[in-house]
Amino acid sequence: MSELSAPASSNSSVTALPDLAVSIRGLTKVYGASGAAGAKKALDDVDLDIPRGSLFALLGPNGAGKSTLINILAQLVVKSSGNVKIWDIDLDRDPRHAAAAIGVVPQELNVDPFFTPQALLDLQAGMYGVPKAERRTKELLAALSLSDKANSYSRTLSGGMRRRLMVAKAMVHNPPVLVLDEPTAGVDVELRQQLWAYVRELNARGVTVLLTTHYLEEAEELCDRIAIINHGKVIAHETKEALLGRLDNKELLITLDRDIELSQLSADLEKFHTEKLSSRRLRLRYRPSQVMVDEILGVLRQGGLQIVDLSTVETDLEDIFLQLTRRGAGE
Ligand SMILES: Nc1ncnc2c1ncn2[C@@H]1O[C@H](COP(=O)(O)OP(=O)(O)OP(=O)(O)O)[C@@H](O)[C@H]1O
Repeated sequence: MSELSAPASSNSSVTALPDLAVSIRGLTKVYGASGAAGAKKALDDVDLDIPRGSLFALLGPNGAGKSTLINILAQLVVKSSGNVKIWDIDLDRDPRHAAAAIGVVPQELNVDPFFTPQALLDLQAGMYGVPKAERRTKELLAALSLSDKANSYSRTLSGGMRRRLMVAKAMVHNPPVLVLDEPTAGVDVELRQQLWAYVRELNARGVTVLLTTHYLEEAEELCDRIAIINHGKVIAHETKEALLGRLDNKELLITLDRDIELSQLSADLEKFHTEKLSSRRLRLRYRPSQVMVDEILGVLRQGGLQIVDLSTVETDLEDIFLQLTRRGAGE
């Protein structure tokens, strides 16, 4: 991939960079009643801070309010109340500069079939008032592996190429914040890896990235911060590690040197909810914040048991997501 220049916001003309790339306070969106459907509160008093430089995932089940939030940032949906700042620019006071600070890749691949990628990017740059001399059309096409398609009609592009073209389109004005709405929905594994690599590269160069995803794996693999939204409310908002640490549950899988019955084990092991998986294999559950693995191993050794092998199993995001969203639903 060719080099992209740093985002405009990080050039020397800007002295102080904001700590927060996006700051949202009390954001509420009520869609008006239409026909038989009553009014719908899609966002309910949402506070969200996206630190500059982060790779931030917004997770949530269908209908949670993710697209509404992103569309408010992109100024495609008008909020009902609350405050939004992008790159420290208030959306209400200065919508034009707020728009210049953000690039949004929508979920739908709306590419005009009769434009070439080059023409499309030029047009988009023109819409943002990027002077011809400062346009980075070629550079963006190269960065997204589209150089050889620069002059082909967009209708001849594959789905993956269109998706990459949408990312290029969102970056024409070199925004410091890039938002991707479900970037890899319906995308094959190879393209997903390519997109992840590009997103990581942009982030490494200082672009703050916000993505919505249904793929927990994507958030876990790619992002350093995660917020979970459900029924229009943010129900978790922290670093990935903190979120993963939340359940404070780990499993220890142990293989012993000989067959054993649970009844032969020391009573001290009861508190670890010990289960027998096979004649020599045990599973123990513990809270890493309260118990060191060494303590468990000590109890086993005191019982005269030799450990041939052991492994620990972390809680993954899927568990946390299910637990939090169920709790949010009042279950
Ligand atoms: N234009 C609209 N008019 C009325 N209700 C809407 C409108 N757009 C969204 N909603 C409702 O607002 C809620 C939040 O929708 P939103 O699309 O923001 O959720 P989402 O988390 O992005 O879901 P998905 O992952 O399915 O895209 C849903 O109940 C949805 O039906």
